[in-house]
Amino acid sequence: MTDLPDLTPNRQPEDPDAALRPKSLAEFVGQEAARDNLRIFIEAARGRGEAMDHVLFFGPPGLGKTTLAQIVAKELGVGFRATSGPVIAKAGDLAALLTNLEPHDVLFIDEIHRLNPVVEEVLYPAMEDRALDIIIGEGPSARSVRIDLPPFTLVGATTRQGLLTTPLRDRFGIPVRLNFYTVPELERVVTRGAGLLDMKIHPDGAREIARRARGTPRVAGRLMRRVRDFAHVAGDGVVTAKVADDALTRLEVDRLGLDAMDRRYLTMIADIYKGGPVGVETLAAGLSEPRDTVEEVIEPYLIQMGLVARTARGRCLNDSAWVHLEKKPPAPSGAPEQNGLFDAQG
Ligand SMILES: Nc1ncnc2c1ncn2[C@@H]1O[C@H](COP(=O)(O)OP(=O)(O)OP(=O)(O)O)[C@@H](O)[C@H]1O
Ligand SMILES: [Mg+2]
Repeated sequence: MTDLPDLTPNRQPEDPDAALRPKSLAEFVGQEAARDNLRIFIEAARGRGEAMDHVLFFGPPGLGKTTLAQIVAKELGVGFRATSGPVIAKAGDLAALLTNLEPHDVLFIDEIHRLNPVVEEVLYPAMEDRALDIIIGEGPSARSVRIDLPPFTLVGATTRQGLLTTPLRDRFGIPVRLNFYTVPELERVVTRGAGLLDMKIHPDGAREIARRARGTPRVAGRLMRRVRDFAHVAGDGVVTAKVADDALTRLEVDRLGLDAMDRRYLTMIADIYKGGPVGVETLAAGLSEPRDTVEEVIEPYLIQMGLVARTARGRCLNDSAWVHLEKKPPAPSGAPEQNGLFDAQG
C-alpha cells in the first residue's frame, strides 16, 4: 500500500479554466444559497476541529463543481486529493487513496456516477464508518479485516445526480445543487475575468457576453477569450457591446446564447418530428451525439429556457422555440387531416 498509484487526472495542458478559477468562497460569484450553506458547514467543522461531512455537488457542466470542491478544501485549510470515477479501476486503487489521506483531507471524486460498482462498495463503509473492509486470503481461509481510516471529507461531483445509486447518494450529508447563473451574475463573472485576463471591456460588452453565455461561467470564459481576439484584430482591443455582438454572431452564438448544436437540436425536432414528441435516443442518433451529451449538455439549458419540454412520450418544442426558430408550428393535430383514406368522397 505504500506505492500509491497516481490517480489524480492530469489537468489537460490546455485547461484554460485554471486562470479564471475563483480561489475562495468570497471570490465565487452566484450560487448564493449553496455558498451560504457551505460557509456555515465549513466554519462549524473548523470550529469543532473535525472533518466536514461529505459533500455532493451536482448540476450541468461548467457551473463550478470542481472549483467549489477546491475552495472547500482551501477554506477548511486541509489537503486536496483529486481523482475521478472512471479512473479508479479497482477497489484496491480506492483503498490506496483512502489509506494515504491525511486526517481531515478532502478527497474529490469527479464524475462520481461513473464509479465501478465494486469500487463503490468500498466507499460505503469508508464514508459511513470511516473504515475499510478488506478481504485477506482466498477460499475457506478468507477473512474480512476492518481498517480504520483517518477522518476525511469526500467531495463528489456529478452532472447526473439521477444516475447515482441510492446508497451512495444517501451517504452524502451535504448535497448541493448548482443552478444556471443569471445574467447579472455572469456579468460579474465576465468583469472579474476581464480583470484577470487584462482585457478592456465596457459594461455593456460584459452584459452582451453574459447574456449569451448559456447561464454557464465556463462558456462565459470561453466567449470572453474569443471576443477579445476579435476586438484585437478588428478594432482597438476594447470590447464594446457592438464588438461582442459581432464576434458572437460570427461564432454562431445567437441572441439567446444558443450555439450551432443547440439550434440543430431544435431544428431537428421542428422539421423532422413536427415539434415532437420524439425520444432522446432518436435525437441523439440524428445529431450523431452520445445520448449522455444530449441529456447532460444540450438539454438542461434548453429546458431551463423553456424552449423544450421533457414529457413521458419524448421531447417537445414549446411555442417560444418556434418563435425563436422563426418557424411555424404544424397545424394542431386533432384537426382532421386530409388523408388518402377518405379522399374518395365527393
Ligand atoms: N461562480 C463562479 N465564479 C467565477 N467563475 C466561475 C464560477 N463557477 C465556475 N467558474 C469558472 O468556470 C469554469 C468551469 O468551472 P468548473 O470546472 O468548476 O465547472 P464544473 O462544474 O466542474 O464542470 P464539469 O461538470 O464540466 O466538470 C472555471 O474556469 C471556473 O473558473
Ligand atoms: Mg469539473
